[in-house]
Amino acid sequence: MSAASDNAARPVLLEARGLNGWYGKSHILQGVDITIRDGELVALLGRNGAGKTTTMRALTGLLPRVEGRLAFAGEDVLGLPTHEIAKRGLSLVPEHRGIFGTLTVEENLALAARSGARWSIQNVYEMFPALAGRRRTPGGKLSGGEQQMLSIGRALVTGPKVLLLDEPTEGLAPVIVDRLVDLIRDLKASGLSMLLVEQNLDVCMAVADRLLIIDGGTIVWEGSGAELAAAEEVRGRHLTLEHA
Ligand SMILES: Nc1ncnc2c1ncn2[C@@H]1O[C@H](COP(=O)(O)OP(=O)(O)OP(=O)(O)O)[C@@H](O)[C@H]1O
Repeated sequence: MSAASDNAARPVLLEARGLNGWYGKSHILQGVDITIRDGELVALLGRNGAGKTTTMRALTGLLPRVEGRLAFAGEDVLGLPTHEIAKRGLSLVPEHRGIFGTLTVEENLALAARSGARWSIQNVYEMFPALAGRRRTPGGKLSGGEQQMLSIGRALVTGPKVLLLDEPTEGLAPVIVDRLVDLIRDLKASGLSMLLVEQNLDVCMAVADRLLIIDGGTIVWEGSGAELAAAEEVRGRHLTLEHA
């Protein structure tokens, strides 16, 4: 049995059907369909401006106007405020990291932590020893890599069932990207489901069970890493980066 058909038997955690999303009068998301099953890592790819971040925002209650169907763990969550969605286990690691620059590492984690979550602050320090050594350092004084670790740590201590990662490798040195890929693999091995927005195709190929391509606010392609590697025409049409 292939990995894809193994996954098809798993329960669906997140299901978006025909999601439409607007910023003011701009109709950005034009019928997005996304399914994430328990334990799956799905990568969302697309050019700059294709609608990746807007999709993440729509899934987590951060977009002012969204229509369509959005279910999490079988419950309709469309229109719920972000904290209610997070409470149910859908947690976003935002593109620009969303940490409080004047608060210490420990304070950043403590503000996000929820009792009963699968990951405690101590677990986060074990996962990221560099953060443990800097627990009294303000978030704004951390390196880019450390800020990314803190941002992921903040999401983990909320106790997610599905973690949404928006361009986690952006701006990081290659050696830090490698560490992040190892971490994402470890989180996946622990059973966590993830939706990963990532411009780095190698990273997506290395970790994802399934890849989706968004273009013009619509999912235009879905397949495995091997299928995308073979689909030169699809990559040329939908993934050429404007400022690569
Ligand atoms: N706050 C906003 N108000 C109005 N339009 C916006 C806003 N944020 C994004 N957009 C527009 O929505 C479209 C999709 O943007 P989005 O940020 O989702 O793209 P993306 O795929 O994440 O690309 P990138 O890699 O550049 O972040 C773009 O045309 C963008 O200009």
